[in-house]
Amino acid sequence: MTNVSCRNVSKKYGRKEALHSVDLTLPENGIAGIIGPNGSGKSTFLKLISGLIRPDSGTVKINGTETGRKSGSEAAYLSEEDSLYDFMTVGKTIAFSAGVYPGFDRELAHTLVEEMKLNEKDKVKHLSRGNKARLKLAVTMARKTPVLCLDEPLSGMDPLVREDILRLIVTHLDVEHQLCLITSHEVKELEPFLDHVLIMHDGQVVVDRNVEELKETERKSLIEMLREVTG
Ligand SMILES: Nc1ncnc2c1ncn2[C@@H]1O[C@H](COP(=O)(O)OP(=O)(O)OP(=O)(O)O)[C@@H](O)[C@H]1O
Repeated sequence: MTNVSCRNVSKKYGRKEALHSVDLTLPENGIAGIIGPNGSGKSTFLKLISGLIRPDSGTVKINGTETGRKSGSEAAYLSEEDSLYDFMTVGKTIAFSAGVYPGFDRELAHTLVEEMKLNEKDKVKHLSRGNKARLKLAVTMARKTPVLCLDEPLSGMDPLVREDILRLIVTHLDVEHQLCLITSHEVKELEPFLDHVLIMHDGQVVVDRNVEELKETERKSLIEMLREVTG
């Protein structure tokens, strides 16, 4: 079980306030979707949890320790941007990642790329966009951190790749012990996979609910909820 808490967290970029006094405790495990309009603060929220950026005020803690440069073994961040080296092969990418991340599970990484039908001898620069996204996911999941922060893993992918990526996450996530946070605008596709949902609007978390409970009490789809609270 993982305890992630945010206490009055605010973050500005220049004069722009990207997060405003976010105060919550995240679920201990399972898959949580973070949805919201463009610019609502989703990426900023994930970067703060992964310790890639620091809040201007407030605290983010994972299992009681403030996140920061040293929290890499607690939370992994999958960036929407290209984070692979083009000149490496798939196999070299795994070996390189094993050298960079303590606790990296090489065996899991090899299993994942095999399941993804990637050839370990292929150079990253020759992979299709979908296969690059798969490789990024394999490397992130093989870190086996208690918290996985996946920032737009479905963005720009065709429907079959999106479905495959969601399937891989569900199959290989240790749902009893890991918490996976996913941001996406593909709300309809994401909804069936979610245990929990956070809806963000203007730098605040305006909905923080268990998805089952939400379905029973509100009888609305997440898209409808999103429209209602951000419209
Ligand atoms: N490095 C930065 N410098 C300046 N402003 C930034 C920076 N990163 C984010 N912002 C601004 O902070 C706000 C929140 O951005 P963030 O990327 O967290 O939102 P988001 O919900 O992830 O958006 P999207 O859905 O478009 O990816 C936006 O207004 C954005 O323009």
